[in-house]
Amino acid sequence: MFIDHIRIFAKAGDGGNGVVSWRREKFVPRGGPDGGDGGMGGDIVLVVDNSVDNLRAYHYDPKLVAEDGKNGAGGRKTGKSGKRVIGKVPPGTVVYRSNAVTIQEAVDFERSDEGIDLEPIADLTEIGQEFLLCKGGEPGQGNWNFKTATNRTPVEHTLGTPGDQSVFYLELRRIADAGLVGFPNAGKSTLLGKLSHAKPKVASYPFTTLQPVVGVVEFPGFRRCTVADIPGLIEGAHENRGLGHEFLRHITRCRVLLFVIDMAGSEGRDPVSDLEILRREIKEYDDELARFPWKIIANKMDLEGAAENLEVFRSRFPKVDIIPISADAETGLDDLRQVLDNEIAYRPDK
Ligand SMILES: Nc1nc2c(ncn2[C@@H]2O[C@H](COP(=O)(O)OP(=O)(O)OP(=O)(O)O)[C@@H](O)[C@H]2O)c(=O)[nH]1
Repeated sequence: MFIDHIRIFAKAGDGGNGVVSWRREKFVPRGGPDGGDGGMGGDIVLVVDNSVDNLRAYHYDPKLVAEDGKNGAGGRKTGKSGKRVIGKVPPGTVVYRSNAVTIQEAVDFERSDEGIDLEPIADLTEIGQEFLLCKGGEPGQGNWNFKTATNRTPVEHTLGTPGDQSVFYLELRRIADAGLVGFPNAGKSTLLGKLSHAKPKVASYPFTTLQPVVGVVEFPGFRRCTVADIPGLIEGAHENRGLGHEFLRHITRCRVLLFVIDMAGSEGRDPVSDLEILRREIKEYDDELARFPWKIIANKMDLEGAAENLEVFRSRFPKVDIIPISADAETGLDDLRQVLDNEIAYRPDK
């Protein structure tokens, strides 16, 4: 199961209370104040961890709750601090804080006409990066802290403050190094299956790819890159037609976009206008996404008419990198691998 957005409840520990206590010694009927401070409440911290690639763990347990700090004790003993809780997230996780403090409140807001307010508060991309999601409560002070020259028997003490608590939404944006972008039936699933060890489902009708399939493409010397096939983009996607926004949200976290174009123009399609529509959808959704590096995979070169169409296409887009292939007949795949290796492969030694 690939979970890429989720609602979680997080609560940091409350600070422990400071206490009132008096030193008891032989022959000292009422010793000085010795009530200790409380302990810090435990923080909730998100940490970017490469060993997780989606948010599935939170699907099963959508709660992060840290320990409260313990109360202080006599003998100026400070209460134990609450342990912090670490939530692992994959690189590419965007964190939003909502205006709800309980899950029930969040659900009610979501269903209301105004909807829920979400404020993006972190964009976690670097492995090892830490983000303080909820700060633990401050400890209260024990009465020994309040002793002064004029007040030797203070009964003042303070209570710990509550830890932060809120409902957050986590969204995973990074899917893969390269994202295959194309209309349904352009041949993305077929291509990914041939390039990688993923076993994508292939069918001859639109919208069969229900979730992103990520394949790992391996090169000699342990170099590798990941390629994602996401449900086909259709015209009007930026207006959230079809699976539009789902799709576009996924590809914002690919480093390179590979436009898979059916160069044979099957089913009455026109390769030139296919690319123009795809580029336009992406630009209208997000200007920044339109500036991502991109290349063209000219697929179905085994079919009649593809070669002629490719000539027209090249003259229309003379500056764009075009890699002609046939995913079905497995031609041109070595050239494509070479491009992936040169431009995006992850090198463990780098
Ligand atoms: N002749 C030919 N047919 C191909 C080639 N690549 C894919 N096809 C066929 O095109 C059809 C669609 O291929 P898919 O790989 O399912 O296309 P897709 O882009 O993943 O489609 P969605 O999953 O709907 O987004 C299938 O019948 C494939 O066999 C090719 O290079 N040549």
